Amino acid sequence: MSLPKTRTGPDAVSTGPILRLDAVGRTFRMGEVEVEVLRDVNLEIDPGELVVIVGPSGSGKTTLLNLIGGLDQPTVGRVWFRDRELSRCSSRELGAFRRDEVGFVFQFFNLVPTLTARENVQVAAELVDDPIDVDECLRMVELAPRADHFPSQLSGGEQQRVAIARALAKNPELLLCDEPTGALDYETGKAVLSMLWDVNRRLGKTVLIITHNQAIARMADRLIRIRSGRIVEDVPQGHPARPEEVTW
Ligand SMILES: Nc1ncnc2c1ncn2[C@@H]1O[C@H](COP(=O)(O)OP(=O)(O)OP(=O)(O)O)[C@@H](O)[C@H]1O
Repeated sequence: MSLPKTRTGPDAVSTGPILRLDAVGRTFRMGEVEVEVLRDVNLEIDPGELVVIVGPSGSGKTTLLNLIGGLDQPTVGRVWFRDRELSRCSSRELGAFRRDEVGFVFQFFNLVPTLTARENVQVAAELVDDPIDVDECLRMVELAPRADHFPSQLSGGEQQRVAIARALAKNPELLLCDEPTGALDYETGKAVLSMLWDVNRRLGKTVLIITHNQAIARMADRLIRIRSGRIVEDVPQGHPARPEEVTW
């Protein structure tokens, strides 16, 4: 993987956590019923960390990621991205935050089917002032030879690699990944993990992965375990495994 210039990484000017959640809760109202999905979540994530959040289905992982990514607002508590309080942002400000600071990688890729791989990445690059070169991004995920293919002409793993390239093209500080290997077979899933690892270790991006696959947590700098909407474990891992050592 060749290295484009990046505004994050060891040389980045940054102090303190990139993300902070203080006593965050999220409740959904469904008719007369209130469902408390997240409760008293306290969390700090440092720049350049690779964090894996694991928890069973329905434990609140996606809800948490949505709060961190500015897709949703907490019912109580405060969410900070550096010195910006997301929980006080207007929807317009949240939109700008998502556009400029966050790259999203979803389980089912979410590519535009009528655009080629390169065009899917280009659309994201055009959103920001200082994108990473589109072809550079496709080279990073080893898809340059398939740049002119449409999503339907690519395998699931290749589509996910386009999605990673698309997330990277905006040169975001933060990459949020929701079950990035969930729709992939074992070997393809491992290749995608390896790319996320590279994005973190070589480009210095902060990477947050949510998954129900406990094995993926072995490659994390920090493992956070969530159960029934609460963080029940938050432990640094001294010697994270390399993605090729992760098996499940
Ligand atoms: N908009 C909503 N309205 C009502 N309930 C919701 C809403 N969003 C999520 N929930 C509920 O919150 C709980 C947690 O959902 P969430 O998607 O965060 O869990 P998850 O850990 O990501 O699960 P999975 O691994 O299955 O994706 C679930 O019971 C879900 O039904």
